[in-house]
Order: sequence, then structure tokens, then C-alpha cells
Amino acid sequence: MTVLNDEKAYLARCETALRRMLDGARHNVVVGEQVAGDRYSAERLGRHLKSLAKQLEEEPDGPPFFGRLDFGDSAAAGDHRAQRYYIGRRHISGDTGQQPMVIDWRAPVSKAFYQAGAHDPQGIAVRRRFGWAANTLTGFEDERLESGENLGTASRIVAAEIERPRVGPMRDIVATIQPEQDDLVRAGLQESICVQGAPGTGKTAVGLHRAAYLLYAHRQRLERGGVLVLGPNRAFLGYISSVLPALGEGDVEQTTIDQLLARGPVRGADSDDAAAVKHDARMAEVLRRALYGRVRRPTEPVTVPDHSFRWRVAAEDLRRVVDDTLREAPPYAVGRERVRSRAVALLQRQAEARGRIVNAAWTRTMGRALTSFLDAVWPAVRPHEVVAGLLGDAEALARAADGVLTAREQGVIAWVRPPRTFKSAVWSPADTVLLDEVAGLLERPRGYGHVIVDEAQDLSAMQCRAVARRSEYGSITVLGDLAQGTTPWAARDWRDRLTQLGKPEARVITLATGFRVPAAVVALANRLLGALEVDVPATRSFRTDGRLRVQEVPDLPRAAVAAVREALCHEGSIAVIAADAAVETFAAALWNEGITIAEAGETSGARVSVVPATMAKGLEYDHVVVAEPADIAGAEERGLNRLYVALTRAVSRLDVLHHRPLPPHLADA
Ligand SMILES: Nc1ncnc2c1ncn2[C@@H]1O[C@H](COP(=O)(O)OP(=O)(O)OP(=O)(O)O)[C@@H](O)[C@H]1O
Repeated sequence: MTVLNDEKAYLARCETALRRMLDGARHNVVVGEQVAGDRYSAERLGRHLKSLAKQLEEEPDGPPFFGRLDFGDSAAAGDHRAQRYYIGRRHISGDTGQQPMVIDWRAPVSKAFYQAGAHDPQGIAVRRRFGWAANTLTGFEDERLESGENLGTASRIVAAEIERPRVGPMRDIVATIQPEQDDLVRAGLQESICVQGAPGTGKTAVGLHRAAYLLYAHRQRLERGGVLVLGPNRAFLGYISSVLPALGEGDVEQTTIDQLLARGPVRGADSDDAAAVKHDARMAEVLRRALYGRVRRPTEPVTVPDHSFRWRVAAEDLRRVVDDTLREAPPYAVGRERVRSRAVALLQRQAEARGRIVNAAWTRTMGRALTSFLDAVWPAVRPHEVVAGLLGDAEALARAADGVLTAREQGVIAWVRPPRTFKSAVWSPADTVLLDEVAGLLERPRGYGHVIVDEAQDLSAMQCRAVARRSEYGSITVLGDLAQGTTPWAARDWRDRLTQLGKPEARVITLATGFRVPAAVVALANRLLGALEVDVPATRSFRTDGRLRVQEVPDLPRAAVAAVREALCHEGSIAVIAADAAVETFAAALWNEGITIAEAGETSGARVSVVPATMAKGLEYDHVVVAEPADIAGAEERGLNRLYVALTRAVSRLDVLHHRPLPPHLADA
């Protein structure tokens, strides 16, 4: 008890220190604005201090620390011999000249908190984990690592955190990151990695913590490019949106691939066949040809009047300029300007030979005078114009796709009724990858220092290229599960996917211990693995708690209402997951019984959601009711993969309700 009281006293000191930091940061904002030498540095300093103050102020007031390390006297302790450190979500400064009250979980010394064990104590005599209920310190648990004591996942505090009922949005896992997860979180900035992880192994959690870690360890290098997180859909983004802010990192861009590539309204739709062709890597070559097919080798000389002079450049010289530029293969828009400046240089040579004095204004005037020549040989174009010019003109398509796409494939993507101009074209979701490809040929897109791609198994080859363009000079973290691939183009192995993402050398790491789904539920989902045609290991569940119930029922909506009513007696979020076409029926049944329903991904308010199977990816609920597995499996080509996703969303309890026979692999469940 006295030890716990000592810790509570330390906690009180931390809270005082944190308040002092906040007051100090506010004061510095004022002082910093007054003292900085010039306006530029004043502004930079002011901005930095303001964001620090804002960060401190906005910091959700979670517990200031979750762990403590007491280093021993052994040589392994190195510089930390006999030192004691508290580990928390953020650094808390001590008194002037004193060591910090709390060390950031991302600091180098904190690594031992996650990695040390009895087999390798790393100089730590005692590792202490603290238990919290809301913001009250309730207890602690010690592991005397140097004496061979190591609880690992048998720790009550770790188990309680993993098994807690889920309510509200996803939370950070800083207090309980497992060693194999920590390896991934702290991998170097230069290194691109790929994590193949079974459902609930913490891929998303690892990716988000990796973003926070990289921003801490390489803040300066990432300042310009930044970090981008790509998730599968908006509901998922809503679910994960508070993790990084809770870790003090509010500036990470989090979006979906569709949002990232969006350039204007998407109102059209594609047939499955057309979408498959548009998402195929071969389209990149077709589009390249379509764009560069607009370049004409000059056949006429160019004459440019200049006061009393008239300059003339021979067709042959202009051809050389165009050929050289094509060979150098800069982005198309850069190429156009390169041709312009080289043609101006040819004019300049003549002008100077005639004793004309040339200056910057002259160069600009000559450059402008060459615009109509450029429009003829290297026309300025917009992505929409190029793609519409391809899909709306069968002959142009045949030229660009010759030897690349079959006649059938060309027929499938060609517009039946081409619009009058590209401005009135109606674009489909798949067209956005084509538009982005062309935009990428025209100009380099904004690049990121690091890109984290979640559910990467679902990307198409063309989407991968879009990501690769944005991470060409940075690194990536690829997260996914081949067994959860549901798109027609989902990856069946990671090597190809990594090559498409421009990082063929990335290390592939497999995670198989699931922290979400209880063992009984995992056992059911694992039965499907054999039918999914991918080579991934079965999930092992960390959790022995939880409940699975499979019931054949005469009336599905009624049974779903009953299951939800029962679930409402427990704490936690509840989802009915059904084939998309059946969602309305279940929502109406619940509504008629007076049960309020939340939007998919909505994390506050109503506890019950009715989730279309196609939206369930990446989400989790405490209690899940999967309604009519056969309908989910039968709704699409990779329906069994979809069912595998649906069956692996439950944290505590899963009800499988069926009226039709279960799919064969589940039949004897
Ligand atoms: N080390 C950990 N400590 C506590 N909770 C954890 C840990 N690792 C993962 N979890 C929890 O397990 C759940 C699953 O994690 P996450 O969503 O990151 O898994 P995933 O591999 O992305 O799953 P899926 O492929 O099914 O989307 C989350 O609630 C997460 O907070």
C-alpha cells in the first residue's frame, strides 16, 4: 500500500510538472513572438511554440505514465545503471537540471520496456506496469527481469487491456505493445516493410504507432514530406481517427486511396470487366502511349519575328530538340518547357551571332512566341483530356493499346456514347486511377516521407502505382492480410504487390497472434482458410475468453433482434453484419423494436450498428451478429474472403445466425 501511495505521490508531481509545462509553453508563445530576431525566425519560433502549447492543451488527459523501469547495477545497464525511468505517452520535464519526470515511449531508453525479458533483461532489475481505471491509479505489477521473472502476456494488466470490452473509437496500445509489434513500430525510416497479419494481430495499431514513432525519431526529415496513412474506407478512418492525436501527433494525413486520387466528381459506374481492365498494370503503358502519341516530330522550320530581324530554326534542329527531350523522359509538362527553352537557345545563338544583345525579357518574349509551335509538337494537355481522348475514340484506343490490350478488352473500356467534349464526360471510380496515372506522367505528384498503406492486399496494380509515385523518395509500411482480399484484383502473394508499390526489396514479416478475436471464434474463421487460395498461417488467438454461438433460426430478423437485445445487457459495441442487400431488412427490424442504430463507423451515441459486409473491413465490435453467412459468401466473387472478414470482427462474442445452410467449410461448426 505504501508503495502504491508513493506512486500516487509521484503521479501528483507529474501532474504539477505537466501544468508547469503548459504554463511555460503559453508564456513562451508570447515571449517567443517578442524576442526572436527577424520576422522569419519569429514566425517560425512562434509557430513551433504555438503548436507545442496547443498540443499540450489538447492532449487528452490520460494517465501520464504506464510503466517504470528500474535499471540494475550490471554492466548491461550501461549508462542507465541504477537509474529509474517512468514511461508515458509524452515526455514530462523535471525541474531545471533534473532528469525528466516521464520519458516518451518512443525514446531510445523506452525500447527496453517493450523488448526486455527474462532471457534478455537488458540491464533491467524491475519492470513495473501500472493499472489504471479511468484516470485513477489502481495498482501495479512487477517483473524482476534480472531474477528471471517474466510475465509477458500472462501479465494481468496486459491481458485486461487486450480483453477489455470495446466501446467508442480505437485506442492506442502504447502501454501493451508486444515485442514483435515493437520491432515493426521502431523499424528505421529508410526501411520499407510489409506486414502480413492475420485478423486482429494489430497491423493497424502497429501502422499508427509506427507513424507516431517515425515522427518522433525523424521529425526534421519528415517535416517537409510528412506521413500519409491510407485506409480502406471512411468508416475505418473514423474508427482510427483518435489514435494519433492521443499520441500527440495530430498532423498525419489519413485518407482513403479514392480520396487521395479524387480529382472531381465521380458519377459513372463500370462493368466488372471494364474495371478489371482499367485497374490492370498494362493500362499504364496504354496511357503513356496515348499521352506521348500527342507529341509530333517537327517537319517545318519555325520563324520568329524580332523587331527588324526574323529568326528561323530548321526543322531538323527542332526535331533533334524534341528527340533529345523524349529520350531524357522528364515528366511531360517539364518536357514541354524543356523543348521551349532549347528552341529559345537556338534562337539566341543566331541572335548573338548577329550581334543582338539578349536579356531575360528577350528570352521571355521569344519563349512566348514559340507557344504555337509547342502547341503543335508538344501540346499542353490535362489528364481528363487524355483519358477522354482515349476512351472516347476507338481508333485512338486501338493505336495506344495495340499489342497491349486485346480487342475484347479495348471494346470493354471504350465509351459507347462518347461525350461531346472531355469536360462533359462522366467519370467512374476506376477512371480515377487512369486520370491519376496521366497526371503522374504530366507532373510528379507531391511525395511523402513515409506512406502507411493499410489493407494493401486490396489495392489494384494501378492503385499501387499511384502510391508508388507518392513514395518514390520515401519509404512505406504495407499492412494487409492476403486472406482478407476481397477486390477482384486482390493480391495472392506479397512480392508482386511490393514490386508494384515500387519497393521490391521490402522485408515481409508475418504476424499470427490475434489480440482481437477470441480462440473459439478464431477456430471457426480458420476453417475457411483452406478455401481462400492463399498461403497464410492460421491465426492463433491470444484470448481464451469470449463466446461463439452458431444457430439455425426460422426467422433471421427476429433472431437478430433477440441476439442484439441480449448483447445490450453487456457492455460494449454491437454490430449486425449482413450481406449489403439485406442491411435494410435488419435495420428496419431493429428500428421497429425501438433499438437505435448508429451509422457504420460512428463511434459515439448509439451502441448498435447494422454493417454491410462490404464495409466491415478493419472495424471491430465487442459483440457481432453475422446474419446469413451463405448470403455474404454468395454476394460476390470473393464472398468467402468477405465472410472471413465478417467472422473476425468480434472482440468478445460472436453470434452466427443462419436460415440457409452454412457454406460447406463452416457446415459442421
Ligand atoms: N499489443 C496490444 N495490446 C493491446 N491491444 C492490442 C495489441 N495489439 C492489438 N491490439 C488490439 O487488437 C485489436 C486489433 O488490432 P488491429 O485492428 O490493429 O488489428 P489488424 O491486424 O489491423 O486487424 P484486421 O486485419 O482484422 O483489420 C485492436 O482493438 C487493438 O487495439
